[in-house]
Amino acid sequence: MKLYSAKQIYKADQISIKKEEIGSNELMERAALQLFNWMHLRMQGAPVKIHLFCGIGNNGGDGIALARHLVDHGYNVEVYVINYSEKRSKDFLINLDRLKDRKVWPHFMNSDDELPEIGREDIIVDGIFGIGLNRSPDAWVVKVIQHLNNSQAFILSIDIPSGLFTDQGPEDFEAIVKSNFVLSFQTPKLVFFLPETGKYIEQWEVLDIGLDPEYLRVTETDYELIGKNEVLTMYKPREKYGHKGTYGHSLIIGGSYGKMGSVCLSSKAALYSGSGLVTSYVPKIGYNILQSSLPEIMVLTDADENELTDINIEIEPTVIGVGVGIGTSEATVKALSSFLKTNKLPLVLDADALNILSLNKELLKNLPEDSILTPHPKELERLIGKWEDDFDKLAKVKKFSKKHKCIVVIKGAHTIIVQNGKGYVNTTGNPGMATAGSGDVLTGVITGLRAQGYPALDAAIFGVYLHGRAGDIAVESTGFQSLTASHLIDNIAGAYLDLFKMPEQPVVEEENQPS
Ligand SMILES: NC(=O)C1=CN([C@@H]2O[C@H](COP(=O)(O)OP(=O)(O)OC[C@H]3O[C@@H](n4cnc5c(N)ncnc54)[C@H](OP(=O)(O)O)[C@@H]3O)[C@@H](O)[C@H]2O)[C@@H](O)CC1
Ligand SMILES: Nc1ncnc2c1ncn2[C@@H]1O[C@H](COP(=O)(O)OP(=O)(O)O)[C@@H](O)[C@H]1O
Ligand SMILES: [K+]
Repeated sequence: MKLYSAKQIYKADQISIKKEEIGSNELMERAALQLFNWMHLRMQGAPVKIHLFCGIGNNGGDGIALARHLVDHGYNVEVYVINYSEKRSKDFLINLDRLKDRKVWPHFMNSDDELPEIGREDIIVDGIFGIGLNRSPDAWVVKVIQHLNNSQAFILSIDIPSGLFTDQGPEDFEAIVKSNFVLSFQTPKLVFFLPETGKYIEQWEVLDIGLDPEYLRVTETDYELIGKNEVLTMYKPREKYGHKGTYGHSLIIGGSYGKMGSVCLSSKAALYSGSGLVTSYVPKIGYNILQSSLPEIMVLTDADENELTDINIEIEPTVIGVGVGIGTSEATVKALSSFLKTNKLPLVLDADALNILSLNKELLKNLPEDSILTPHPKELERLIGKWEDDFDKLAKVKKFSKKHKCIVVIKGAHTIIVQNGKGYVNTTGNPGMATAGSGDVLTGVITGLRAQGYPALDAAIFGVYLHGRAGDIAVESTGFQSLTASHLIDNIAGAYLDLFKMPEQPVVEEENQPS
């Protein structure tokens, strides 16, 4: 699913109005009706108090139009207009008049007005600012927002939590509505998925207001949301006459004394993701560990007992996953450096391989094109330096990816895969995965996919999706706290099978069934 920018949404809005020969207030009416239907379906006329806080732009206009529908259906509403500017939008004014026609008089709130009482059982509709926010709100508006956040009432935001910019990081974190549910028009916004701003959104849903499908289809976006539909098109079915050679040979290079578990996890994950063959290259200390814990894989050893000192491979794997558990000793840095200088095979780099690259940036030029780097936030900071906010981070990663012709997997709650100027935002995974070794599993999954012939970008996107989905399936039986990296491997199978599960069908009444 494409994630459109505010500019693109405004453009879609203009094109739709022109093509359909409708007034802009008609689009607002569609939006308000969708909002109303969503609420009505869930509330079924319940007499709960609904406080609608509306700005003076079109986001506020949506709120005012929604208030009219709620009033028409007998709901218990109180409307507040947050008068933060004299420049009321045309469609806001049209809808304000329509509301007044029903003898509903909003409270017009200015800077020194008292804040209304809100019960914890009440519902708040947040329509103060939408995608038109372009500067930090005034101090008194921030106070209103804080008042909503402190009320403990359920907050439903229209389009975007008020106070969040659509395409840049926040300036004032106090000025953002903490939304329980966001009903976002046509497209979710990128900020819903970034660590600094995502925490302001508990849940979201998209409402289709019928913006021009042609424009939406042809418009390229900087970010895409990755769900099942997107990865299904990447999936490579197994061939009837395929043999283990068809599905590639993964080599996992890693480990040091006390850190052999990481290589076990990566190697096993490569195998479970479908790699035809898997070999691990480890210090001698790892030989018995790997041979006895993973009978399906082959093991090659370094000359040294405890750490990697000379990466000397006498096999020709399809792809190499390197870095888990290797440490950063002088001997290992030397070994990795000389390996990178001669290696031409596709690479997945993780953990200390990334830390070594950060300390020896000249090595980056030796990475084969389309190498996949999988840093967690600390490793990423070592690679690209500190960032000001999530948008600055994304800009820096894009620049890095372009410069070094590589793919960067920014791991996190919503992992983002970046290649050149484009980012792919993952939707699977859960906080149970914040556990030792889960990154090692991801390295193995991506390496295993690459071995099977998935192009680098697909391997990264699909791998991150499968890894997260495995976590989501696992957590159903383990709970968040007891989920371990091994559970992720156990559920890779489930993640594959889930790709082709049909959504549950509605129950058909007996009399309608064919005899
Ligand atoms: N596009 C679509 O498809 C549809 C969109 N719809 C809805 O429209 C919403 C966007 O509406 P919008 O453009 O009127 O902007 P909105 O967010 O209401 O802000 C109002 C104005 O406030 C101003 N302003 C900005 N920051 C400020 C600040 N800190 N303090 C004070 N003032 C500030 C700024 O004006 P300025 O003063 O800069 O001229 C801005 O224009 C969108 O989120 C959705 O809900 C639907 O109706 C249907 C179809
Ligand atoms: N809150 C979360 N929600 C979803 N996924 C998460 C969350 N926390 C961590 N993860 C995932 O778990 C993995 C952790 O990787 P990493 O930090 O490298 O772990 P390790 O070094 O222990 O192997 C990443 O793939 C990350 O996206
Ligand atoms: K809003």
